[in-house]
Amino acid sequence: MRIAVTGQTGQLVSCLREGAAQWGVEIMSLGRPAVDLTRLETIGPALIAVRPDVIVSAAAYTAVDRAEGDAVTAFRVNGDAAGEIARAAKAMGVPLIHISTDYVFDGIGGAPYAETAETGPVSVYGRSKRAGEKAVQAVGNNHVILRTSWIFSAYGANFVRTMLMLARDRDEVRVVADQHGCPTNGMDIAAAVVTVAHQMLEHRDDYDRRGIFHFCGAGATDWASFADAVFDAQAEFIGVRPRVVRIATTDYPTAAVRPPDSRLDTTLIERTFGFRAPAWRDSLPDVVKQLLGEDMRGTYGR
Ligand SMILES: NC(=O)C1=CN([C@@H]2O[C@H](COP(=O)(O)OP(=O)(O)OC[C@H]3O[C@@H](n4cnc5c(N)ncnc54)[C@H](OP(=O)(O)O)[C@@H]3O)[C@@H](O)[C@H]2O)C=CC1
Ligand SMILES: Cc1cn([C@H]2C[C@H](O)[C@@H](COP(=O)(O)OP(=O)(O)O[C@H]3O[C@@H](C)C(=O)[C@@H](O)[C@H]3O)O2)c(=O)[nH]c1=O
Ligand SMILES: [Mg+2]
Repeated sequence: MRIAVTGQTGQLVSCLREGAAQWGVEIMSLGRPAVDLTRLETIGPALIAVRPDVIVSAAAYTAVDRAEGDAVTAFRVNGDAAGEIARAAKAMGVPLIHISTDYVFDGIGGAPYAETAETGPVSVYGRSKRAGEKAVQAVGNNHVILRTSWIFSAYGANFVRTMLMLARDRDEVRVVADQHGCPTNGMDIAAAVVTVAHQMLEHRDDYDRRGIFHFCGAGATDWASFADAVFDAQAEFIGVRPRVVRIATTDYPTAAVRPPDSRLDTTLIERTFGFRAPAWRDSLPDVVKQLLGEDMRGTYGR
């Protein structure tokens, strides 16, 4: 199976590439400068040239705080480009897996969120991702919209990497303890994407296997407890760790508002596609180890 994926260096596309041989799939990543999601005319021709069996729309404007001051670009990339990718997929007769986020919810009293729950994004990023979902839905129904949350991996920018970087020169890190959600290992969401892709191809006209599905790591947490788990793992490998000071959102001002509780309910994807979301705690130490290894090489040379 040949999968076209948008983005080149992002977490999910990198994880798909890492798992490709093991999962027996070919990953064709499409990124800048050839495919620039702010230039919609670059999208269709590039997708057609690749002749994919399935398209995965993974690239996005993911800088949540920066998006607050750059709404035009965020909506272009997360909203308009999503629609353009869906139109190309439809023209080619190829199923589409579009990746979305827990930040489409307001996080006030609805968690764990089912797919049918009402959305109510509270940030530019969340609103632009919701616009992308609607753009995909407007084109047709040969798609899966996979909402996930709090992705971490050995690649790209993510919370685990940020915490390890802060720990290099601090013995205390202050982290919000009143925002709850579900961390997701990038390799787990990549594996889920491949399984969904296989089943969409195998069951071409099965509309139970189409629509919105939630997938995230098993075991809800909050950002401070997540940081604690990262540093527990760090301590195992290098013997030292900073203290986590649990703070309130009001003590950590950011440009974007984040949902206080965006835990996702993954029952539907488990029932429909027959796989469970693995516990993020089980695989976190391995990612921490990879990131620490990279850091050591960067700091001390090979
Ligand atoms: N990160 C997270 O915690 C979560 C992410 N998601 C969603 O999952 C998907 C994958 O996220 P993740 O892998 O973490 O993303 P990353 O932030 O790691 O990477 C973003 C990717 O988008 C690409 N991109 C951004 N702008 C453009 C553009 N104008 N043209 C072309 N490519 C562009 C980047 O390109 P380049 O390679 O050139 O840098 C990069 O490959 C996204 O749809 C995101 O909204 C959902 C929930 C949680
Ligand atoms: C760096 C740092 C962050 N924080 C807070 C800020 C924020 O409320 C929370 C998480 O910070 P981040 O900016 O890493 O997380 P954020 O970028 O909001 O992560 C989100 O990214 C998008 C793309 C998604 O789709 C979401 O699922 C989610 O993963 O931790 C601290 O309290 N202390 C710190 O030292
Ligand atoms: Mg961020």
